[in-house]
Order: sequence, then structure tokens, then C-alpha cells
Amino acid sequence: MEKIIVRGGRQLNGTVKVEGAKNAVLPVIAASIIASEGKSVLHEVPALADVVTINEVLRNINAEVGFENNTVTVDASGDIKTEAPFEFVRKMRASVLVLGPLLARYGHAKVAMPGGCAIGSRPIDQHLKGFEAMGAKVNVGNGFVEVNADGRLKGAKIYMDVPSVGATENIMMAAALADGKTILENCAKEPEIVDLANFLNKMGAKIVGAGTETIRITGVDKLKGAEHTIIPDRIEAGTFMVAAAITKGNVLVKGAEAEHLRSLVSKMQEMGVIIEEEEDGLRVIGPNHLKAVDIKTQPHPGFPTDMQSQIMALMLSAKGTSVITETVFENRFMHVEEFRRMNAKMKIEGRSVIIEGPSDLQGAEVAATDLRAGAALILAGLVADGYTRVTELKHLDRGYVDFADKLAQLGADIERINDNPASEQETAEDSVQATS
Ligand SMILES: CC(=O)N[C@H]1[C@@H](OP(=O)(O)OP(=O)(O)OC[C@H]2O[C@@H](n3ccc(=O)[nH]c3=O)[C@H](O)[C@@H]2O)O[C@H](CO)[C@@H](O)[C@@H]1O
Ligand SMILES: C=C(OP(=O)(O)O)C(=O)O
Repeated sequence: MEKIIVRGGRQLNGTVKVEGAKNAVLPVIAASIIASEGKSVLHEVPALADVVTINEVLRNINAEVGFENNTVTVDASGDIKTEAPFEFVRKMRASVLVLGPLLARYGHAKVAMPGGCAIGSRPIDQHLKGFEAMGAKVNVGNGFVEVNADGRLKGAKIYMDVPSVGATENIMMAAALADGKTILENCAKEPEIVDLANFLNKMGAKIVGAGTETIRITGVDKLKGAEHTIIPDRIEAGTFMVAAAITKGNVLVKGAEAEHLRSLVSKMQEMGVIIEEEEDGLRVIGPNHLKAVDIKTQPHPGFPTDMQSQIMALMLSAKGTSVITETVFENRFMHVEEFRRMNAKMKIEGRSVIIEGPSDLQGAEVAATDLRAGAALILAGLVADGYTRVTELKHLDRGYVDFADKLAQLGADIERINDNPASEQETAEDSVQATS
């Protein structure tokens, strides 16, 4: 089994460079199949398991995809199939992002219905509501969702009940080729949505307002391949910011965009962490004593749910009572049990976790329950007494490139091992099941 073994007690110092954002690159790669002409060239693509999966989804529907030296090329000018097989959606929920592009270009798309996962039920009703408003017929049955349009989709006024990131993206992509104007209200405002809109506009789309509550899309007849550089990963950046703070270190997180990280920066400063904006990133200096704070996760620009477990690791080292409330996903506290194995003093009350700090953390064998939980347990391991062994790394690999190596370069006592190479085949088969 593959494990990351970390021994606590080392201070982290130096520079770490942030990769391109997972949550930007997945919709951008999905969007590239909308182009009926030309090739898309995408730079700063992180070598993540999820990127391999979305590339496989595209190859499977006949797009030509290359991936070398952090550059992905996609040529979708040939005959593209409109059905994405079950194995990919099971492996990665973001596979549903091919629905919008396929529906817009071909008037038909079919993918396996994504189920719930380790962090909540994660329905796609808002995606489907948007497609229906544009004239598509939706059929859900036998584990699949199928959408059909009689001719071109029609621009519409759509109000989303929740500001869903994926629904905003899927509807925006579908509307880019619709007949007429779409006004999408109560949109998610995440920076990754702005990145997708910028890419679509380079392809010839007419989208304004991405990053605000209302996005206006004027449909065009066709889109062409374009060249684009993916924005830096604010969640990976945030994870390294916590690593610096928790070890009382001094780390320059190169590529971290202050503008994308306001809520995290503000909360970490409230905890006593020094954060300085430098020309090429954020310098994070951990204090000797961290203060307890209260945090509520919210859609952007609120505190990101994808940083909830990592900031929880930092709260464990803070003096006093901290409360963290999860409002985005209904079941994103699986890591609490794992932290408890490390002697963390915390309890779940409804949608909140109450942490009595500082905890006297002890190394233990723990499992990554989802990708951010994996990172958070490693962060706790950086300051725990003795050895922490983190398993279920297939989750971590969906969202972090060389996480252990990058921490080791900053001075952590950490290594990734495979203590039973004979079972490698088994691990590869297991990873097909990985969703989070
Ligand atoms: C690949 C990607 O970008 N993943 C991110 C994306 O996921 P994803 O796009 O799946 O997340 P959403 O923003 O859609 O989900 C937010 C909330 O809306 C609910 N909902 C969503 C869609 C829908 O049709 N109906 C509905 O009720 C979900 O159950 C959840 O409670 O945004 C999440 C919220 O910031 C992040 O945690 C994920 O890392
Ligand atoms: C929940 C996450 O991703 P996904 O939506 O891809 O599962 C995440 O990145 O923390």
C-alpha cells in the first residue's frame, strides 16, 4: 500500500511554486470540445490524476488529446461522440462538465448520473434546470442523464437556486453556442469561472460578467480552438500557506494570488500569521502562538470549503476554542475522526466542529477520506509527535502534484513509500473507484 510518512517537528522554510488550478483546468479542458475548428493549447496544466481522467474522457469520445510538459493540446474538430462512459464519472464527478459543450455543439449528450460522495450528495439539478430553460429535454434513468435539443439551444433567463460552480460553468458553456442571449443569475463567482469565461471568449464566445452574480452570454454560431494559460491553484497555495504557518516557518508561496485568497489571508492574519504580498507571491511567516478563530465556509468570496480541513489542522495548534461551520457541503467532516486518532480535541455539533486548542498531536496511522482531508492530515503530521502515516493517497493525487516532495524540499521530514509493491496492481484498480 502507498503511504506518506511524516515525522513532526521540522520548521518549513524556502520557496514553493504553485501549479495551475485543478478546478480551472478541468472545465477548460471540457470546454475545448466545443470547438469545431482548430486546436486548443493549454499551458500550466498540473500533472494530476484528475487531468489524466478528463483527458481520457475526451479521448474516449474521439478528441485528439496530447499532454506533455504541463501543456495539453485538444483537437476536437473531428467527429465527436456524445456519450461519456460510466467509469469516468465514477472516478471524477467533474466529468459531467462535458454535458454543456456536447449539448451545445451536437444537441445531444449522455453521461452516467454522478452519485453522492464522501463530502455530500452533490446533485446536478441546477445544471439540468439551466439546460431545460434553454429548450433541452432531460431524461434521467437507468443511472444515466441524457439531454436532447431539437436544433440549437435558445438563450434564456435562468436563476440558479444555489450559486453552483459546476452549474454556472456547464450553463455558460451551453449558452455560448445558443441562439440569442442568456442571462444567468445567482452565479457562482469563483476565480475558476472567470478563467473558463476568458478561455471561451478567446475561442470566440461573447460572455460578460463572469466573477459577478450575473453573467450575460450572447450565443455565437461556432467556436474555435484557442491558447490559454491556467490560473494558479488557490487551494494548493492555501495548503502550503497553512504548512508554513503550522510549523512556525517562513515560506514564499510563489504564484499565490492575493486577490483569490482574501478570506483565507484575513482569517490566517486573525490567527496571528504574518502574510506579506511580494511581487511573485505571498510570504507566510508562522507565529510562535496561534489564536483561536471562528470560520464559516461559503461560496466565493467567502471562506472556501476546499480549505476547511486544512485550516482545521491549523486551528488544532491555536490556543482557545475555535469553531468551524461547513455551509457548502452537508457531510464534509470525515477527517474529524482521523484527526481524533492523532489525539485532536474536537467534536462535531451539527454542521460545526468545535476545537479546543492547542491539541497535543501524536503521530498515528490515518486515512485520507477525501483529497483535502489527505492534505490536512499531512499538515497535522508536520507538528505531531512521532510518525504519522497517511493512506488512501488516490484521493490526494486527484488534487496535489508531488505534495510530499514539495514539503520535503521546504525541510519537512516526509517520504512517500509503497510498503507492498506486489499489490500495486490492486491499488491501480482501486483508484478507478476513487471519487470524493
Ligand atoms: C471541479 C470543481 O470545480 N470542484 C469544485 C466545485 O464543485 P461543484 O461544482 O460540484 O460544487 P457546487 O458549487 O456545484 O456545489 C455547491 C453546493 O451546491 C449544491 N448543488 C450543486 C449543483 C446543483 O445542481 N444542485 C445543488 O444543490 C451542492 O450539493 C453543494 O452543496 O465547487 C465546490 C464548491 O466550491 C468545490 O468544493 C469543488 O472543489
Ligand atoms: C471537492 C473537491 O473537488 P471535486 O469537486 O473535484 O471533488 C476539491 O477540490 O476539494
